[in-house]
Amino acid sequence: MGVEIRVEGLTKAFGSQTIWQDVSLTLPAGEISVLLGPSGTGKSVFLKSLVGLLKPNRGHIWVGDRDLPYLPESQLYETRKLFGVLFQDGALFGSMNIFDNVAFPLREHTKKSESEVKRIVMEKLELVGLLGAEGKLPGEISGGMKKRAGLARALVLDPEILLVDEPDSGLDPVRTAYLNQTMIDLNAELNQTFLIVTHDINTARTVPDNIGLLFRRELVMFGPREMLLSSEEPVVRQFLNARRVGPIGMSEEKDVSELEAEAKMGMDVGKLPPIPPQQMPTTGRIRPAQHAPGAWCAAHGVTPPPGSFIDELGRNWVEEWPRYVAAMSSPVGGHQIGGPQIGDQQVAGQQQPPGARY
Ligand SMILES: Nc1ncnc2c1ncn2[C@@H]1O[C@H](COP(=O)(O)OP(=O)(O)OP(=O)(O)O)[C@@H](O)[C@H]1O
Repeated sequence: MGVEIRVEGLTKAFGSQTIWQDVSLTLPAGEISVLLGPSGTGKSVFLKSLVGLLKPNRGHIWVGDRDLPYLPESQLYETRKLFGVLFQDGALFGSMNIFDNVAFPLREHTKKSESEVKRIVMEKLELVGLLGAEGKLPGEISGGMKKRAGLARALVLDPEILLVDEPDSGLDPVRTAYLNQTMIDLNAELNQTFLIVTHDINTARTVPDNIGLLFRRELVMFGPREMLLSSEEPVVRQFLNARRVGPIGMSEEKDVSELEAEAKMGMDVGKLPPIPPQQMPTTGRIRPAQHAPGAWCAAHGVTPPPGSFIDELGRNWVEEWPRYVAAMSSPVGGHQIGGPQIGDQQVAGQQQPPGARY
């Protein structure tokens, strides 16, 4: 079971360069959160601060009752064991094969026997779909496989929190989709708290429970996926619509005259596209921390954009959800191929869950 992380008033500067200030957010236990932001806004610096590799200038990072920036070295070392981190480049040792790369943290930080190490490494390689590749060197496998090997290594000490920095960097859209599915399946099985930094808007729109956006040295917004995907805030809309028009310019912020010129020409950040159904685990099971589709909008009286929560088969997942949940929790629900029905359609086994598109 993952743990909650509560960030309060966090500020980080390098010399006179403030990277971000007064950042507050809560990563709910077991939920998947995504952090977005234009290049150079300090997303990687934020991840490194969370895991204690960089010290913030001000503020708090509560992991349970421990305030990470102020822990003595010995306790910091212990608390870091709660985290698994996948860095942008996978950070694999080029001279070690995949098995030894994944085994590295176990051999370094535990006193487990080699047979125990082998059992754990093979279990993690199986989780990320890399069984059979253990004898290969990083230079002999594809970029997607390197990411998955990095993921297996991040998981090997059974962390409660998984931080993933740009899993999609250098990957084609199909491999990105597979890696996203792997992370969703991992979260469904292990229920860790996830924070994923990404530039991929499709990932941000379909994978997480929560989205945050850093811009102009601040956290513009952080909250449930539906909150950001229905937000009227221009920066959020521009970013999540991947538009050129809006407050975000090529080198960060547009000036007033540029914005006035856009307004005069009638250019705006565009209509909100429909909120897509959230991508589900391949089993079709509901993740332990997953929220019902449309729940946030309903609770806050927000009308989602037209066409929201409808999948490519035309099913509206706000309407289907109660039956889906009932079917999945019935004794045969998640186990039997071709078992429970939604309306005239099967929901388990061969039936595609909402958001399953790959
Ligand atoms: N150790 C460091 N010392 C000084 N400046 C740093 C250090 N690490 C990062 N920075 C600066 O902090 C800023 C934010 O960098 P960071 O890598 O966190 O951005 P990012 O949002 O992850 O960017 P991208 O999306 O392009 O990966 C940059 O200006 C970078 O040069």
